[in-house]
Amino acid sequence: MKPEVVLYKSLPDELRARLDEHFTVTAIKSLTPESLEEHAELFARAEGIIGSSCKVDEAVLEKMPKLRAASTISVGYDNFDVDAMNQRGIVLMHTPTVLTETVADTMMALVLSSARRVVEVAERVKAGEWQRSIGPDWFGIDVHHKKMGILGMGRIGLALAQRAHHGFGMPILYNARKHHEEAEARFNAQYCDLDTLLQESDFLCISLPLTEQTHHMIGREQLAKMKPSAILINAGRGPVVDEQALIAALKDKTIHAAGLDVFEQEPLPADSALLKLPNVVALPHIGSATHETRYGMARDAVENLIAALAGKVEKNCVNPQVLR
Ligand SMILES: NC(=O)C1=CN([C@@H]2O[C@H](COP(=O)(O)OP(=O)(O)OC[C@H]3O[C@@H](n4cnc5c(N)ncnc54)[C@H](OP(=O)(O)O)[C@@H]3O)[C@@H](O)[C@H]2O)C=CC1
Ligand SMILES: O=CC(=O)O
Repeated sequence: MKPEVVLYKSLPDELRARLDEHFTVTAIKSLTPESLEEHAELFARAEGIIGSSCKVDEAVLEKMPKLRAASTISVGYDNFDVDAMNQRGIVLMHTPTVLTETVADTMMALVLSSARRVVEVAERVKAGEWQRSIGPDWFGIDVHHKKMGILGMGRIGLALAQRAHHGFGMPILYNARKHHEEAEARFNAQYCDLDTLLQESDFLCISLPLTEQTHHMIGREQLAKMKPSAILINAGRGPVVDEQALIAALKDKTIHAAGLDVFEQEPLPADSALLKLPNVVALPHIGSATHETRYGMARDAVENLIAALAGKVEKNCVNPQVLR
């Protein structure tokens, strides 16, 4: 008998067919408490789950006593209670690498659009406000040769550094838990402590995962250390930045602007104060959202689940210790 798998995200037909070759697959809309009640018998039999953007905590895991592997269509895995999965011996698979370059492109788009006010002035053109040669009230600030500070020099941080350094001649500063020789060798990136990063960066670009340590790592105190001309870019996870503190800093011009792909609450509520600020570019969590990359992530997630349930994991595993 094929293992039973719950799919909680739609897949292109050929990837769904690939799953069907290996498993008995049931597709559901999402993993909500209501769906857990509704599909209790299915979850009781499930050996694998695959999808994204749903919380998988102790309460969910309790409903799946036979679960052996979970495959998330994302690199970030803050939706999963990894400690609880470790205790139960459940393998967690994710999709690093395939999305790295696309997310770095998105971050560079946020850098450029917030510095050059691309969204704001394009809206003004559409509104018919371009009626004579533009003046300083339409001007932005330069990106090239400014200092880029990268908080989180992992896969995405490194790809961003490449764009900024080689494409825009930007000196790179960074902070992470450890020094990154590759970034230092390829981009002459300078490691610094968080305070120095805050004080010296013209662009503070956050590509951190959400963990207990990174939650609200950037709050009122940290924003106050930034230059009044600095721009904050966040494409890691929303709760890494204290959003209320950021709103206050943008309103009182503690910092110049922000480019945000992620938020404390997603979707961002339509009445969020962030949306009323002209110095904010807000994107709907599109870091990896190109046709090619989203396909690649789904393909990798499918292969990850096949490998995990066959006991043949070679890569993309968050908790390889459970395999031993
Ligand atoms: N907006 C979007 O659509 C997307 C967002 N993301 C987010 O980006 C995150 C990063 O992805 P990726 O680059 O692949 O991950 P990596 O694991 O390769 O990089 C994470 C980096 O964060 C650093 N870090 C972790 N904890 C701390 C800490 N407490 N203090 C300082 N630095 C820390 C790591 O430091 P060290 O190197 O020293 O270990 C590492 O440099 C994902 O976890 C996800 O949340 C990812 C994809 C798309
Ligand atoms: O936010 C997206 C991810 O892949 O993580």
